[in-house]
Amino acid sequence: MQKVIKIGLLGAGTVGSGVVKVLEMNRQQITERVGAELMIKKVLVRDCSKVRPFLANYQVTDKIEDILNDDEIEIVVELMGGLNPAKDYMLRAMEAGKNVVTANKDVVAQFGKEMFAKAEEKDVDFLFEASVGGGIPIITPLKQCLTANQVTEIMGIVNGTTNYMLTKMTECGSDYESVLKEAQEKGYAEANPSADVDGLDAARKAAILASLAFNTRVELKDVSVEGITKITPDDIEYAKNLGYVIKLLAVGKETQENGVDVRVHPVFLPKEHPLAAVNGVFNAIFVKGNAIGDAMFYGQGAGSLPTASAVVADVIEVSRDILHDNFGRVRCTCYEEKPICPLEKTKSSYYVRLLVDDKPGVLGYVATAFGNAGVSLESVIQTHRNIVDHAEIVAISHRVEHAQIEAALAALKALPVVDEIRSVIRVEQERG
Ligand SMILES: NC(=O)C1=CN([C@@H]2O[C@H](COP(=O)(O)OP(=O)(O)OC[C@H]3O[C@@H](n4cnc5c(N)ncnc54)[C@H](OP(=O)(O)O)[C@@H]3O)[C@@H](O)[C@H]2O)C=CC1
Ligand SMILES: N[C@@H](CC=O)C(=O)O
Ligand code: NA
Repeated sequence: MQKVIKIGLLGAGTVGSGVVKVLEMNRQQITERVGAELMIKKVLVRDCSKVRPFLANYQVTDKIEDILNDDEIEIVVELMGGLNPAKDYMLRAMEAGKNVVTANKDVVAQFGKEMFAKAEEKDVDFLFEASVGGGIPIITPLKQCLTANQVTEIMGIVNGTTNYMLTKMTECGSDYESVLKEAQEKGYAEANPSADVDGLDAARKAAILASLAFNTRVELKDVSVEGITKITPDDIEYAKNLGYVIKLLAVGKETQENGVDVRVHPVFLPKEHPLAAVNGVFNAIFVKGNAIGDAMFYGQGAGSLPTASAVVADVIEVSRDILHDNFGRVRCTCYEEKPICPLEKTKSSYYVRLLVDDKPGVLGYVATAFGNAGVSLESVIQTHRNIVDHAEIVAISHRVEHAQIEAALAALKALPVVDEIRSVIRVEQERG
C-alpha cells in the first residue's frame, strides 16, 4: 500500500491557504511524482473561531502540542511568520524528530545558525526555499545547481511590495499611499508594511542570499539598509530622463580588501540592465558565477499560490528524503568566516540632487566641494523645474567609497549657496 506522509501546517493565512490549495489542485500529480500521498493532518491557527471554508475538511487547532505530540506527523510547515513563537515551534518540531519547511526569512536571517545546528543534531531536513523570492527557485539553485561556481556578486529585487509600488509610481505616476494600500490588498505586504518599505524584509533576504553565495554566515545585523520612503516623483522623473529606473536592490559582493559587502537600498539602475525590466510584484535575482557567467532567476516573489509553489516543492523534497531515509544531504553551507565590509568602505556611484541659489558661480562651489572630498563627477546638470529663484543641480559621481560621498555631503551642507540636499541615491553603472 502507498505510504501517506502526514503534515502539520502552522498558519493558514496568505501562504498557508495557498499550500492547502496547491496540494489539493495538484494532488494526483504530486502523489505520482513523490511515490507517496501527502496529507495535511492538522492545521494550527491563532483564532479557531474564524470562518475558513477552505479548511472545512481539515482538523484545525490552536494548540501547538496537538501537532508536536502527534507521532504520525513527519513534516511541520511553518507559515505563521515573525520570530516568536515561530522559531520556538520549529526548534521543538525538530527536537521531536520532525522535518521543517518554512517561508520565514525573519528566523532564517537571524537564527539560521541555531536552526541548522538543530537540524544537524536531530538528523532532519530544514528547508526554506520560500523565504527568498517567494515562488522563484533561488535557495536550491545556490545550494545545488550553482555549487560548481565561485559566486562573486548577487543582486536582487527581492521585495514584491516595494517593486510593485515603484513600478506603479514610475508607470502611472501613482502616489505612495495609494500604491501601498493596493499592495496590501493583494496580499504582498507583510503584516506590518514598514518591513517592506523600510527595506528590512529585503535585508533579511539579502542576508540569506549572501550567506549562501559566499559560504559565510551573514545576519540581518550585518546588512546596511535603506528603504524607499524618501523616493520622490522628482527622483523617478530624473531617473527616467537620465536613462535609469529606480529599484530597491539587495546587493551582495565579495571584495578582495574589505570582505563581504551586503546592503539594501534604492538604486538608479540603467534601463538596459536585466533587472530594470522586472516590474510589479515580480522579483528577480541576478547572480555572477565564475563558470556560469551571468544568470537571472525571475518570477513572482510574493502572493499566495506562487509562494505556496516553493513551500510545496520543499515538502516534496522532504518527502523524497523520508522515503529514502536520507536526510540533510545539503546542510548548512556556511563553512567559512569572512569579514563584513563596513558601510563607509563600500563603493558606488551616486546621484545627488541639490536645491541651490540661482546665481553665478554656484556650479563651481558645488564642484569644488565634491572635488575636495575626492569625489569626481561623471555628469552634472542644472535645471529650474518647477522652482522659482532657485535651481536644482543633479550630479552623478564616479565610483567612490561611501565615506567620501559622506564627506562631500557634509561640505555641500556647509555651503551658503546650497539650500537643501534633496536626494542621494546610489547608481549601478554596470549595464548588465
Ligand atoms: N505573503 C507572502 O506573499 C509571502 C509570505 N512569506 C512568509 O510566509 C509566512 C506567512 O506569511 P503570510 O501567509 O503572508 O501571513 P498571514 O499573516 O497571512 O498568516 C499567518 C497565519 O499564521 C497564523 N498565526 C500567526 N501567529 C500565530 C500564533 N502565534 N499561533 C498560531 N497561529 C498563528 C495566523 O492565524 P489566524 O489566521 O488565526 O490569525 C494565520 O493563519 C511569513 O513568514 C512571511 O514572511 C514569504 C513569501 C511571500
Ligand atoms: N512582503 C514580501 C512578501 C514576501 O516575502 C514582499 O513584498 O516581497
Ligand atoms: Na524562493
